[in-house]
Amino acid sequence: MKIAVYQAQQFKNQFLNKRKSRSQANHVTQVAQEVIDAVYNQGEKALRSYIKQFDGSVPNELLVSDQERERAWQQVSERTVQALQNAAENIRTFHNKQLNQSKFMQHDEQIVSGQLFQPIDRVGIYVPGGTACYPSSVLMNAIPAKIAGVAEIIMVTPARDGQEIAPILSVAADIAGVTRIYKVGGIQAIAALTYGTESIPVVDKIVGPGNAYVAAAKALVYGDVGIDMIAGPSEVAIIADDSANPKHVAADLIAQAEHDVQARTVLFTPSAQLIAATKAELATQLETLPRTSIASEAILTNGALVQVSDLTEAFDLANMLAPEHLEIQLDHALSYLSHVKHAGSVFLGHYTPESLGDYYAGPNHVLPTSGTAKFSSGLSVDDFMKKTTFLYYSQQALATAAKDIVTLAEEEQLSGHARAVTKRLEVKKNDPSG
Ligand SMILES: NC(=O)c1ccc[n+]([C@@H]2O[C@H](COP(=O)([O-])OP(=O)(O)OC[C@H]3O[C@@H](n4cnc5c(N)ncnc54)[C@H](O)[C@@H]3O)[C@@H](O)[C@H]2O)c1
Ligand SMILES: N[C@H](CO)Cc1c[nH]c[nH+]1
Ligand SMILES: [Zn+2]
Repeated sequence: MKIAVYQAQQFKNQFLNKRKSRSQANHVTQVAQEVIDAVYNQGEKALRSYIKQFDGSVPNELLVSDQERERAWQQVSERTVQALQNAAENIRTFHNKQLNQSKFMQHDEQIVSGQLFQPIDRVGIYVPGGTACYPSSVLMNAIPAKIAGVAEIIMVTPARDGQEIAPILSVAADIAGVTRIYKVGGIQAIAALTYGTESIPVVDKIVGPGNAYVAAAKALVYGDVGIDMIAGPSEVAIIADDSANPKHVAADLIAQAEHDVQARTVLFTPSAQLIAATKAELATQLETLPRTSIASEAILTNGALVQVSDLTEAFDLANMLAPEHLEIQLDHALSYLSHVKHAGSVFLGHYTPESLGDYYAGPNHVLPTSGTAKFSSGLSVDDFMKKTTFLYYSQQALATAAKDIVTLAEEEQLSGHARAVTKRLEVKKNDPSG
């Protein structure tokens, strides 16, 4: 298999610094802008016309009916329902610990300040559904929203055959507490949630991963609606040495490569032997993979096996890449956690495949991609809350602070601000309006 093998410097020059072709990025953004403008201007008519254009056919009703949601439970096996419920329980337990309470700071009897933590009223969750079906993404998006106390969770996902969504998505939505589900995906779904159409309500914030079109659309509507982050095509980087099993390394690279032809998969290792063995394993395992064409294309175009001089260099390069997922397949893996500066989520040791996090263990799988882990974090309960600060001063406390405020207001030549303080202090102490 012709997967690219790099030395560290080559990796920096040819992979790390290789930006997506501007023309490709521009094209996606241009398509996204056209679709968004049309949905903004023409609403439902444009929405349906783009569903037809990009997904083949348009469902008669975009809203998943109560009957469809009930029927879905008969169509999913007990085993699968149990697995969803177990995963949901783990995800709930992990995210419950993220819940922040409002903070009240009583400085003394004269001054109170603090922060009110309140849920967002209505959020839209995007559940990808172009080439695969992601009930796990339903749980990962909706459970933290529910824990935050969001009143309405509106889910969008493309219909499989132009009419129905997979029953497992509906069951996962019920388990996670989704209010309504609409059968629409892609750019048009993001536009509809932002500006509303006859059938789809406006939301306050849109969260969730998607392909490059979905990611571009989210970036474009940001400001008119809140967004979580740009979670695009999946990525994994693995740091390993001779203690790692090449079968496991190859399996984990393939696991993310099978998501999307644009998925990025990178191995950093000081071991030439591990590189050779992983290369051979990739070829063998890809032969029998049902999604081999997607995974092979991803590995050939966006994959890299990088020979580093030592583990320090491996961590340096991984931090520069800031991958969505970082696996540390080393002995005593926990002791390397402090070497990680930039990554969406870290998987430590020889028995912690990323699939554990993708489906089940508790941490969220909606994570920053394309290097954005340098400044952003995975989806959490906080993404569904907003913080309002508040302040109370008594008359006496204001009088104590007045001199400083007036000085600063005068420095800014904003005498109106100064007067807003001094006018209050002219009021007699026993005046009830004071
Ligand atoms: N980061 C995460 O947490 C996470 C989780 C799951 C999946 N993913 C990623 O989500 C993505 C899912 O992608 P997907 O395609 O399967 O599903 P998707 O739902 O993101 O995209 C499908 C939609 O894209 C639109 N589309 C497709 N081709 C188009 C074109 N040429 N022009 C305009 N619109 C077009 C269609 O409307 C279609 O409904 C993958 O990249 C996967 O790696 C990420
Ligand atoms: N690896 C994906 C995030 O990049 C999440 C996922 C969902 N299902 C399987 N995997
Ligand atoms: Zn995955």
